[in-house]
Amino acid sequence: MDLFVINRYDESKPEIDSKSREEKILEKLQKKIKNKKLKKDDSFIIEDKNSIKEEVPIEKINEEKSEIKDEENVSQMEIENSESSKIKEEMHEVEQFTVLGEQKFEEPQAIEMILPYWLANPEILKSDLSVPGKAVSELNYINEILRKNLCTLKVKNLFPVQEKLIPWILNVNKKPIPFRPKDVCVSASTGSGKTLAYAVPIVQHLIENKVECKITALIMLPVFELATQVAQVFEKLCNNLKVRSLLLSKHRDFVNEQHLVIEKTSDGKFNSKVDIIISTGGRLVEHLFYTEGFDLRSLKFLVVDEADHAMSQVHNDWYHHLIQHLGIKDELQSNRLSYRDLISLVKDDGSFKIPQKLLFSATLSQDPEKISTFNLFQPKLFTTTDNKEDLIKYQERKLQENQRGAFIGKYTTPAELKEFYTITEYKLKPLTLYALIKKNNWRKFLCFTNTIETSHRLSFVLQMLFGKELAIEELSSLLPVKIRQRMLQKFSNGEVNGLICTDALARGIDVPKVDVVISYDFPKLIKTYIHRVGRTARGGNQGIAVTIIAPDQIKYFERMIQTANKQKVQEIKSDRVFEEENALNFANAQKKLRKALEIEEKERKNVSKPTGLSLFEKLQKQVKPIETNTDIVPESWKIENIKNEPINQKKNFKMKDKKFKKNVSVAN
Ligand SMILES: Nc1ncnc2c1ncn2[C@@H]1O[C@H](COP(=O)(O)OP(=O)(O)OP(=O)(O)O)[C@@H](O)[C@H]1O
Repeated sequence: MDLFVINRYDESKPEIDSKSREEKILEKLQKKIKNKKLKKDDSFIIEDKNSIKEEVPIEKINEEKSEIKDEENVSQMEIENSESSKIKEEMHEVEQFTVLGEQKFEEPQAIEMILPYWLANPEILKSDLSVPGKAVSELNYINEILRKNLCTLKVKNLFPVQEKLIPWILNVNKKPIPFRPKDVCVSASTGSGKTLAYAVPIVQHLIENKVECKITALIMLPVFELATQVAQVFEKLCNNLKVRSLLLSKHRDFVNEQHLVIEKTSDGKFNSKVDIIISTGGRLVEHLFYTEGFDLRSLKFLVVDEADHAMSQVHNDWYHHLIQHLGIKDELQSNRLSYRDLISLVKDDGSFKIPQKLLFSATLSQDPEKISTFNLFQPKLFTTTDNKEDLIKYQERKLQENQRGAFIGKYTTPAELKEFYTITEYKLKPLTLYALIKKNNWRKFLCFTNTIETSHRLSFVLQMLFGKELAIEELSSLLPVKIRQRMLQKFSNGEVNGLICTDALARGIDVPKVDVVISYDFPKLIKTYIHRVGRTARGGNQGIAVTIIAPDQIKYFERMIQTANKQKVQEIKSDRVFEEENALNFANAQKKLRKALEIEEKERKNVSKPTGLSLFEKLQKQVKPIETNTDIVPESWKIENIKNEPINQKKNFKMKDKKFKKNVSVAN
């Protein structure tokens, strides 16, 4: 019985010829290579002399190949090819492993975002302002004087966002403890009336509930101009009412401002003199640190306007200081609180230690990390859209478990806005802009650039081109605040026709009836675009937005427009004949600009020691010789505008805390 078999070398078997074995292998290889080639070369791309790619059918190539190659050559090449393909295969295997030190970057795949439930399921409001909402005169839940004050603001009917939010905010704040009002996020298009949507319920709440003067509402804004604008709205709303609002302003003497906020009684107590504070981050922190008796612990409403801006300002730590001031532990800021925790947040007077947070923006961030900055409590999102596609998406999403993509109405622009773009060469941008303004007879326009330098130069060139026909001014953060305010005022009342500015003005600024917004420089972010174009078509008025783009920017512009789900952006053509006719004027204007800039450069070099002058002041000085010309130049290029400006206002604030303690008035 054979348990196992051992194969031994058998001399009787004929030895296979090693040569014929090699030939067989070679044949096999050749076949394989041919098959592979046939599969690969369905079409073969060759380049001609002019490097234009041409598609040549496979048959033709094979024919050509067979003419050139004899059999020997072919087999030789194929052997080489087989070797190289082997090497390639081996290489491919090696590529499966990460080689340390090798630099190989693969483009990361975009990750689709899954929205949290509250972002994916917003309450959708209409964005069309042409349909009149509820008449203010019929709003029984609003105080009569407040209604009159609304009329002085020319508000007769509510806009959709106001119609929804005013009663909603009032109602949730009427519910008894332990009911805690949800925090609110509002993403509504520019000019849709968000300011009144939070201002009216706050004033009404104070009318109904105010017992003594305490800081009950804090309105936070990113820039001073915006804060001023909102403060004006509150001032008008509070007219003839026992509700006090105050703008905290870094341009006011700090000690004086302290006296406007609080007073010290004869028994050493501090009383608030205001109910509503409107502020920017820096000034609020100054008061939190230096104003004795500045107490925000009775705060009921915290409004963050332009909330996405506040979220992206990582260095902006006002919120952190505010929470510290309120003495709220981190764990109590959580979204899910036990009943006991909730009760621990209730103060003796029956109100909550944490104010209701109301976040407003036209481009609200949906980045979870950013949103978490504000530790929102059971947030509720309100958005506006009339876009049918958006609404269908919304219905579909409701049926899905995982809600993906951007939330509905994220980038809604006003229905009254008409958007255009125009294509021109980089060098010709000022001339194209001039031609567009002239040919379309635009008389009130805002023009956005990406840098202060561009604003400075463009305002000069445009004014040279228009001469006395139009007044062009520049508005940038380099200018002292008083000049900025004056410029805005002049622009508002029509004394200035065109304002050239940077994005410092893009957010929230409300100038009535701007005809056109021009993006002279391509905006880098969709958010910037939305805020820029939102300076026109406000409050239900018609408006036009034009973006000037260079040929190589078209694809970026298209991509940006797609992100915002816009289909109606049309091309507007500039009059090339007009441009040609004015080419000489343009060249002259540029010559003058070069001269002015040369003087500027010289002046900069001359001032080597620190002079206490701001860059703006230096800029003004260099243009002095230009004033002797008969040309009109933008005010920002004249020296007299800055003569009366205090050079460093911050000096006034030194030792303010000590001064305050000494100077605080004693109430009788
Ligand atoms: N109900 C209303 N009726 C008429 N005009 C209104 C009404 N509500 C607001 N307005 C006006 O509409 C303009 C835009 O309002 P507002 O500045 O509040 O817009 P916004 O939504 O805050 O815009 P942005 O996002 O650009 O800051 C203002 O001039 C305001 O006075």
